[in-house]
Amino acid sequence: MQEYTQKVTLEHLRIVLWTVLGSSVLVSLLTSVAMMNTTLKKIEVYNHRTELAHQHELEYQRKILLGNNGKPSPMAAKVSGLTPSELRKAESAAKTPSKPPNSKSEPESSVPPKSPTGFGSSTPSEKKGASSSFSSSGSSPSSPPTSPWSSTIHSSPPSSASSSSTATDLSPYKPPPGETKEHRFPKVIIVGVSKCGTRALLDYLALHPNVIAANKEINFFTNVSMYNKGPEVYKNSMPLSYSDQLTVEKSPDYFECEMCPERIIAIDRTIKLLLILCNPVDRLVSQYMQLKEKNDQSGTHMAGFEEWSVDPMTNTVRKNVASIRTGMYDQYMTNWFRFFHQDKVHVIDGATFIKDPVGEMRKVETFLEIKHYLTSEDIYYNATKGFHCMYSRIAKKSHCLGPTKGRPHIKVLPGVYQTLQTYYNPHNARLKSYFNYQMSWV
Ligand SMILES: Nc1ncnc2c1ncn2[C@@H]1O[C@H](COP(=O)(O)OS(=O)(=O)O)[C@@H](OP(=O)(O)O)[C@H]1O
Repeated sequence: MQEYTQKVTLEHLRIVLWTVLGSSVLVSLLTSVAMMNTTLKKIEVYNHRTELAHQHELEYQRKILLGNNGKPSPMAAKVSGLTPSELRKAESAAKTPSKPPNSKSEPESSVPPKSPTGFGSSTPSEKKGASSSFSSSGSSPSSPPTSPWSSTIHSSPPSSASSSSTATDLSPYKPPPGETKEHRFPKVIIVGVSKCGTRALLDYLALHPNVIAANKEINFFTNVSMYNKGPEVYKNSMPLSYSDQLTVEKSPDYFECEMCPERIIAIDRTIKLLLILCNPVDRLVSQYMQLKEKNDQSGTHMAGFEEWSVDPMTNTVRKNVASIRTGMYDQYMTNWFRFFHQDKVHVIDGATFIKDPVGEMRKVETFLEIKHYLTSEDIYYNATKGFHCMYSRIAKKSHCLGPTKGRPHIKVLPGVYQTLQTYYNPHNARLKSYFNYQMSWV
């Protein structure tokens, strides 16, 4: 009997042991499967990201080597260090059907029309006196009572509208029914270049009923303390808008900021960029005029432009002057195109923009997929100002940029101008050979 009891106890023990062992094996099996699943998912995400980065890099390399027309340039051969046969290979790869540079890879729905917006005012980089100013060209009951527009420059807009295209749509904006305005992230950012017409571009855009423009330069992505507070701060710095409105901000300081492209794309990968480029020597003169004015106001002496920009002893460009580096556009653009496909970036020729703003704004409207609205009624030449001014058809007011925009420039000694021009020449040449942008001033 005792032997029997011992046998049963042993048998029970064995069963218990096997059960414990079995369940722990089962538990560890299940845990392993779960861990494997997580790892597989991680690998999948990683592969997807790597693939995207790889595609992006390939596309970038293709552009660097071949330009958008798919033809290898002499510059491409130099910078790439590739043999002729390697370049030919890259060329034939580029000929295989791929997206044309300005094709819309991700069509976005066209933004319906909306209400008028405020116009730009003074900004950190524009400093005092740079604010836009409006003058009433006719009293209208529809003029907003809280208009920020003051009358410093009187200029009369053309009496009749002359639409540059029959496709121009002047229909009034109706907000989506039942909606209230909210702060929204921008869909468009003017990222530079400072002193090339960024304010005029923003103010012209603000005339469009489909656009809401942030008056101030927000500089969210370059302001560390603001950036560290998170994206909600950025959103809340934007003007109120309806869901079908296109919010635009301009902060030309972004152009030279290495982290900005990555930071911007992390907020919204569908965001579009506007970049206005002008002759870097003229840009430098414009920047100098601004600095000189500031120094004069504070009683600080500033060297003449020639001495400030070129060392008279060696006749070499002062490369360490930050404003001189700004004009090396190709270097900064290389960084932007590491993160942004060229479809998402519209580059404007600053010189053409001054001469024919209506024509350039039409291209901007097409790029932003908003209706063709702006005509020479909205943007017209003002002989007193020597630049184009604006007329808001909705507010029935005209507006020129303030006195710090369109300042008279000093006459630069031809030799110094030439030294600077020669310095920038290779950088200017790369705008075409690397990125396929033909500027009128190159
Ligand atoms: N319509 C109109 N009115 C006045 N000025 C105009 C206009 N369109 C383009 N421009 C050119 O814009 C230059 C100023 O550039 P930005 O607005 O980018 O300057 S800033 O970076 O915001 O300070 C400004 O430079 P300056 O002439 O040196 O003042 C102009 O060349």
